[in-house]
Amino acid sequence: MPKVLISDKMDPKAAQIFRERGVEVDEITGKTPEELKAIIGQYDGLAIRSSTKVTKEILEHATNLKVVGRAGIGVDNVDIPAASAKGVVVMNTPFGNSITTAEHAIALMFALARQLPEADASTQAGKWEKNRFMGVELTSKTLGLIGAGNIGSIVADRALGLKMKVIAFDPFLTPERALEMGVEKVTLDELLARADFITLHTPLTDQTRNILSAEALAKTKKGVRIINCARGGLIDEEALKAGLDSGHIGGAALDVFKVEPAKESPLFGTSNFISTPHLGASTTEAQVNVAIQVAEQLADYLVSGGVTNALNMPSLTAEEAPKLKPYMALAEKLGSLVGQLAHGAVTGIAIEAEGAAAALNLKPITGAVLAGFMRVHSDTVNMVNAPFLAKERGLDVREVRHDREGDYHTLVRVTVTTADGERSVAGTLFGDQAPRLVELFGIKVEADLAGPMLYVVNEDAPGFIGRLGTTLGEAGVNIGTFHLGRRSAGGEAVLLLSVDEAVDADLLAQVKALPGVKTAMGLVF
Ligand SMILES: NC(=O)C1=CN([C@@H]2O[C@H](COP(=O)(O)OP(=O)(O)OC[C@H]3O[C@@H](n4cnc5c(N)ncnc54)[C@H](O)[C@@H]3O)[C@@H](O)[C@H]2O)C=CC1
Ligand SMILES: O=C(O)C(=O)COP(=O)(O)O
Repeated sequence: MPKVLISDKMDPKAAQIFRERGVEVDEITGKTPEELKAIIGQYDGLAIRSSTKVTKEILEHATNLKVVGRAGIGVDNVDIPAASAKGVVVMNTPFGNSITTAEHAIALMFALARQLPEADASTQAGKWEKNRFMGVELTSKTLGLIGAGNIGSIVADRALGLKMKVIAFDPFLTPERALEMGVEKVTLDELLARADFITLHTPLTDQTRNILSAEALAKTKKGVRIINCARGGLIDEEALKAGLDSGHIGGAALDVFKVEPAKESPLFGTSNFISTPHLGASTTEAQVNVAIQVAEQLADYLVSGGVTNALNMPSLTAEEAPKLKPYMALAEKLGSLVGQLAHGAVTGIAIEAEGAAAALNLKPITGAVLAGFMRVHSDTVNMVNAPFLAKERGLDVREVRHDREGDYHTLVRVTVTTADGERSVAGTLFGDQAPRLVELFGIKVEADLAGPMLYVVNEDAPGFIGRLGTTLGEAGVNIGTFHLGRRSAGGEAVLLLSVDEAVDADLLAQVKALPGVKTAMGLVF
C-alpha cells in the first residue's frame, strides 16, 4: 500500500481521501528539515503547502518518493530540477485557491484605500480620529496588474466591477486575451508611470525576482499603493520602506515576504503599511478545494499512474492510464532494446505510432521509450527524468503519428540515429495487453522481450541452430523461448533466445566463435 506524508497543515478532507483510495497517510506537520530528512525515506508521496521546503537535500533522503503534491499554486518551495533529476513528479493544484487569493488582493486594496487597519486600531484605542483618516475612492482609478494569469484575471474582473481602469503587464498576455479580459496591455514602464494601485500576480522566477526594484519603484506615480499577494521576492522590501517613509509610495499591503515566516521586518510599524501572514489562500473554501485536489491527484498517481497538473511530466488522466500502461511497457522494452543494441553515440531517437497507437497520447509513450533507452546506462532513470536527461544530452527526440494501416492493428516503432545511420525496432500488443517485438533492424521476428536473453546475428545456414543449442546446453544454460527471423533464405538471420540465466562472457565468446556468427550479445529486460 503506498504511503503519503502530509507535512503542512491541510484540510482533513485530504487524509480522508487518501484513506478512501487505499493510501496510507501520516500527518506530521511543523518538522525541521533535519527531522523531515530522518522520516522522508518511508514515503511514496509528500503533500505540502508553502511551509515545507522540498530541497535537494530532502530529496536525497527521499529514497522511495515518487510524487510531491503542492496543495496550492506556488512551487518555489520545491527544487523542481532536483526532483526531476530524481524522477519525482511534482504536482500543484493551479485553480483551487485562485478566487480566494484574488479576493484577498481586492480586500487589501480596499484596506489601503481607506487605511482600515490603522483606523480600526485608533478607534479601538478610544481616539475617534475622524479627521485623521482621509481615504481615496477606487472608482475610475487605474489598477496596474503585474501578471495576468489565473489570479490576475480574477482580480481584473473584480476591479472592472468596481469601475476601475485595469492595465496589465505580462509578456505572455496576447492582445486577444487582453481584449477578452477588458484590460489594456502595457509595458512595465507604462504601468509604473500610470497606475494608482499596483498588484502583483506572477510566480517568483529569475525574471520576476525584484521586479519592483528600487529603480522600478522610483518610476511609479507619486502616492501609488502597492499590493503583493504573490511572492515576497518580487519587491525590494528596503526600497519599499524608503518609498513609504518619503511619502512617494502612498501605501503598501504585503501578504508575502522575502523571508517567511516574517517575524520581524523594517516595514513593521511603518505608516500606511499593512501586512497579513501569507493568508492569500486561507479560506475554508480554498483549503477544502486544494486538499481534495491534491489528495485525488496523488492517489491517482500512486494507485493508477494517472498524472494531473504535473509540472515536470506530461498529463495522463486516470482513464488513460490503464489503456496506456501496456503501451508504456512495450515502449520501455523497445527503448531498452535499442539502448542495449546501439553501437556508438546515439544523436536522435524517433518514436512512431501506427494504427490504434496513433490515436493515443504519445508523451507518456515517448517518456517510457526514453526511460528504457537511458536506463541501460543509469539505474536512476525513469519516465519523469528521462525527457530532461535526453534534453541535457542533446538527443533529438521526435514523435510521429501515421494514419496508414500496417500489418498490425497497433504498432510502435523506435528508430535511433547514430554515426552509422538509422536502425529501428518495432513492437505491437497481442490482445491489446502483451508487448511483442515484431521487427528488429528490418527483419521480421516475433519475440517476447523478458528476462535475460541472447541476441545472435548469423549467416543463415543449415545446422547452425543445432550447434548453438548444443553450446548452450553444454554450458548448462536452459533455453526458454526461441525466436528466429531472417532477411532472406541463406541471408542474415537474427536469433533471440530467452535463457533462464544470463549468458556470461565465456559462453558469449564460445557463441561468437561458432561458424557464421556475426554478432552475439546478452540482453536483459
Ligand atoms: N498569497 C498566497 O497565498 C498565494 C499566492 N499565490 C501566488 O500567485 C502567483 C500567481 O498565481 P496564478 O495567477 O495562479 O499563476 P498563473 O501562472 O496563472 O499566472 C502567472 C502569470 O504571471 C505571468 N508572468 C510570468 N513571468 C512574468 C514576468 N516576468 N512579468 C510579468 N508577468 C509574468 C505569466 O505569464 C502568467 O500569466 C503564484 O505563482 C503564487 O506564487 C498563489 C496562490 C496563493
Ligand atoms: O498557493 C500558493 O501559491 C500559496 O502561496 C498558498 O500558500 P499556503 O498553501 O497558504 O501556504
